Amino acid sequence: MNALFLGYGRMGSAIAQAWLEAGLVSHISAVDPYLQTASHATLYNDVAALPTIAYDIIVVAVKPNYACEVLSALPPGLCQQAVVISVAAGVTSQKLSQALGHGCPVVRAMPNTPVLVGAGCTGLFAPSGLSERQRAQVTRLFSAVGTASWVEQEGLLDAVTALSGSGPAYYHLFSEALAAAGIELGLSPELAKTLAAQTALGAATLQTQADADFVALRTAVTSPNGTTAAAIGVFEHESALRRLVETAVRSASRRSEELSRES
Ligand SMILES: NC(=O)C1=CN([C@@H]2O[C@H](COP(=O)(O)OP(=O)(O)OC[C@H]3O[C@@H](n4cnc5c(N)ncnc54)[C@H](O)[C@@H]3O)[C@@H](O)[C@H]2O)C=CC1
Ligand SMILES: O=C(O)[C@@H]1CCC=N1
Repeated sequence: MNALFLGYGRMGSAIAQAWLEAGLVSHISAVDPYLQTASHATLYNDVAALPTIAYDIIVVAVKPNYACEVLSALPPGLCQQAVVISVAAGVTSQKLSQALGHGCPVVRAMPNTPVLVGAGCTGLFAPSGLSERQRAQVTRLFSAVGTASWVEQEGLLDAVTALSGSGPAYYHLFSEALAAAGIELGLSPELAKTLAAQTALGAATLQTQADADFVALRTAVTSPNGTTAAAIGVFEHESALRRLVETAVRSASRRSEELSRES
């Protein structure tokens, strides 16, 4: 299987590398006008320079405002047998199909940066037109960089974007705050960083591997009248943390909806 990436930045190159390493694709071509070199890919600076090959997978991994432009510049001969997968936040399947200008199947994918370390999660949506075989193929591709989950309504991708697409940044912010608090309490910056990051990794590993829900895992740390209870009391006062998280995630989801209208 050969794949063409339109845009070969953080997302595009991370996904491409994982697919090659997993043996899911045999060759990667990438179009990116702003790169001099591209690891794991044959790089073209202009779509016009691409050889006429019928690609199996075409990934749109440019910033959302360029997604339709790069698709409309694509010679139709290259897409005859392709599934087009767009990772661009908020660009609707209808706009992507219109930009393509012909009937090849389009999939929207919302991955996140942990795909860089094979621990990503990707929300997927396809309008009608994708065969069961193609759907299984897309599931396999994104399972190579973490988990792959389909949603049956395109609008739900706004929620996926707000939760897991942007989500790594929320955890990084929490780690920043946790490390800063540790430094205030006298820890060295190095130790505070190590403890914050390793605690995040350990908690996430328990969340994904232990046979217990989030509440049970939290309860297991929280001794009655102990240290954790003292901190949780602050987070939970008038549901402060939960309300803040809900407001923040709603705000991200609204921005994703706005991007869909703007693109
Ligand atoms: N960074 C993230 O956490 C996530 C990003 N996304 C989506 O992934 C897409 C790419 O984001 P990143 O990789 O983070 O950005 P990036 O800036 O690292 O990569 C974008 C690449 O597109 C290239 N480019 C610009 N104009 C081009 C053109 N006309 N033709 C071909 N290539 C062109 C740039 O040179 C750059 O290398 C965005 O649409 C974003 O919404 C989706 C999920 C998570
Ligand atoms: O912030 C953004 O718009 C992109 C989409 C999800 C993560 N990064």
